Amino acid sequence: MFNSEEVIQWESGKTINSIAAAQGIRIRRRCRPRYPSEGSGDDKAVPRNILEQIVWDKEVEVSQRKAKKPLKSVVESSEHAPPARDFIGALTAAHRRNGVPALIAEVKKASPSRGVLRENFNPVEIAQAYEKNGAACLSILTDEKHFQGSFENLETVRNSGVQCPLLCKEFVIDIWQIYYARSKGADAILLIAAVLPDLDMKYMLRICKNLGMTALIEVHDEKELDRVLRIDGVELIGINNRSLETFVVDTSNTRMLMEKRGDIIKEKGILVVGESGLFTPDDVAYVHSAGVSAVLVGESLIKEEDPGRAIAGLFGKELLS
Ligand SMILES: O=C(O)c1ccccc1NCC(=O)[C@H](O)[C@H](O)COP(=O)(O)O
Repeated sequence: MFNSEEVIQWESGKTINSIAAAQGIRIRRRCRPRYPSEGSGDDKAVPRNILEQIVWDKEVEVSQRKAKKPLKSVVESSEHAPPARDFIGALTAAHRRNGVPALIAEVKKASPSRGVLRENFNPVEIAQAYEKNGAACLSILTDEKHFQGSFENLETVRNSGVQCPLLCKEFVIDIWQIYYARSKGADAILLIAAVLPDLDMKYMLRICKNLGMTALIEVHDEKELDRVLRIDGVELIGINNRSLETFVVDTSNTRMLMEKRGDIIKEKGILVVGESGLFTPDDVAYVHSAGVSAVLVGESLIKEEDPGRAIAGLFGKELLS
């Protein structure tokens, strides 16, 4: 187990190889996205796609946040948070109960591909409506610059009486964000394979487990899925139908990857979430037949006048909660 002192040592650059060796992993100095200009000395490089832009902006944001609230303090705050809720347990129970994929309903005001999705945006009202209408878990966007989300939204929803486990939908590049999410009440956090090198992913996965949190590990293509399937301890994988580089959404992506790797996923007992671009009961049935146990849905619910009632429309029936 890592304790807070060990995490601080890691962050401050003092190696903790003995601890890492005992856990069978190698530790890098810190998590860092790959910059196209890295090593070239070119400080005028432009991001190649939106994902890279988000990650570059995140570097700046996280370093500013850390200057205000250092890691040590965030780790301490996370230790005072109430225990994390069982995200995977909630998905599994809802899937069994309803016979359709469990719903992770997304509280998202805007996105880079779609702009503002909902002007009249009250995160607590939306979260309560989702829960009342059968969502098993909720996904709360916390990125401010590109999604108009916030950690305040996460915290307010957590403190509003909503019982569903909460996913912090963030672009994680640094362990600081995981502790911060936990301190604000997150039960699960998104780790994106396209953003994180394997060693960082492994280290972050351990941190999530130590905190009692679930890591939803997101992949988009076969290469990413194969990388993730080689990592020990992965329990929940999200297959995103949206390319975060081109914005192209194709629900057959879930089916294609499940056809290729469904056997090994099943053998390892990993739960799969189909993410993005689900607008009709046929879309939900299509990814369900591909083998997913849960779906992550944002746009098709949040754009409706009554996002809670829209759930029954999406599933073709009311969900029991
Ligand atoms: O949605 C975007 O434009 C986007 C751009 C860059 C990175 C991530 C992005 N979205 C995250 C998601 O994939 C979705 O919020 C989530 O899967 C729900 O999708 P949807 O039901 O299509 O809103």
